[in-house]
Amino acid sequence: MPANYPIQDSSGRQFKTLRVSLTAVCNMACVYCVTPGAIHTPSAEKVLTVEEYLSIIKNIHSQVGLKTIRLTGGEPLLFKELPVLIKGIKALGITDIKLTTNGLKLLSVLDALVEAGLTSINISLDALDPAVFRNITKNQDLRAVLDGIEAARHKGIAIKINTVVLRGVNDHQIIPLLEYASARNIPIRFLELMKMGYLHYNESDYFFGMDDIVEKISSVTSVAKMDRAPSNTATYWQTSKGMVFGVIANESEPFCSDCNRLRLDSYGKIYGCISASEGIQIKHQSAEQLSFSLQNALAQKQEYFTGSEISMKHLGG
Ligand SMILES: Nc1nc2c(ncn2[C@@H]2O[C@H](COP(=O)(O)OP(=O)(O)OP(=O)(O)O)[C@@H](O)[C@H]2O)c(=O)[nH]1
Ligand SMILES: C[S@@+](CC[C@H](N)C(=O)[O-])C[C@H]1O[C@@H](n2cnc3c(N)ncnc32)[C@H](O)[C@@H]1O
Ligand code: SF4
Ligand code: SF4
Repeated sequence: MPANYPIQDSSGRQFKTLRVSLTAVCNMACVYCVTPGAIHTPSAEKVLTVEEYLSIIKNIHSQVGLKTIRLTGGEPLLFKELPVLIKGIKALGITDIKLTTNGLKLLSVLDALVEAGLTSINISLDALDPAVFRNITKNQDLRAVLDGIEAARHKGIAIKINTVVLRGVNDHQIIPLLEYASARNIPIRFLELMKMGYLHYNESDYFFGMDDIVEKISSVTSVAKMDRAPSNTATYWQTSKGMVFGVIANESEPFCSDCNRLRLDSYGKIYGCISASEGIQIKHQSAEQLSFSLQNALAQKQEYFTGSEISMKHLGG
């Protein structure tokens, strides 16, 4: 480990990826992310401006030597000055700039994002059947997301698909989604449902685990598991039909041992772990104070995923 970045824990974990939530607001209301019937109530805290994001990212970068920034939310494409922010991050010397989006608005902003320096996009897609998609997202437009995926593919930017699997809701979409992704050479990852937000204390009948996912795919093709790459969320499988898929198995096979992720929310709080119960406000901190906060954030890391009452939408899932 480089001596000039001393912020590391006893397991050797450092912060190398910063996940930035650009807003807690979203234009979808996915059943696993938004409390049923909830109306978004804006926080009294002031949301960060582009300048504030850039200043915070610069300060964190100088202390930990970031390799990657992932822009997320809520829905990051609702952040109007996204191209300006991406250009600003690039100017700080961080060139691996990624986005996680629901894809609804992707078609209209894609060119500007790529021109600004975005390097890859993860797009959430839980179903190819429009009725199932509407059921999960609360009536959103599947066609718009598929058009966004096609546009990104033709633009040549690296893309991946994320699918949260819910038993009895969209598990029958696993094979069609795998075939859709494979036909287009897009890596797809299936996500286990996580105990976040309103799901934190609930034993869910909807949980569909890694073994269930692999078993379902094994019924149509034989599969071979690959080693998980260091600090990756997903473990990948190769199928005999030449398809590749990943599983993000927070419950069945946690990947905390080499976790290098730090989160920043849209109010200026950092979280060293997705399972942390509260963030650490760093907006106006000096370098010395920030160093202390980063050490405290690192101490939030877990041995395995435990979840939190904070929703993914707020934390930048
Ligand atoms: N426990 C845990 N899960 C995470 C973390 N980061 C991401 N995930 C899970 O991984 C899912 C997909 O995250 P993405 O935003 O696509 O990012 P990623 O998987 O790190 O993306 P790549 O860099 O492309 O591998 C999230 O929805 C979470 O389920 C993390 O720090 N801890
Ligand atoms: C919180 S969203 C933010 C970015 C963007 N709105 C999107 O949906 O891609 C990031 C990812 O978190 C996933 N997610 C949200 N809540 C989840 C939960 N309870 N369990 C597993 N994944 C979840 C979503 O499916 C999505 O892939
Ligand atoms: S998963 Fe993403 S798209 Fe769905 S409600 Fe949460 S933030 Fe919005
Ligand atoms: S639960 Fe915490 S320590 Fe584990 S991978 Fe997620 S952020 Fe890292």
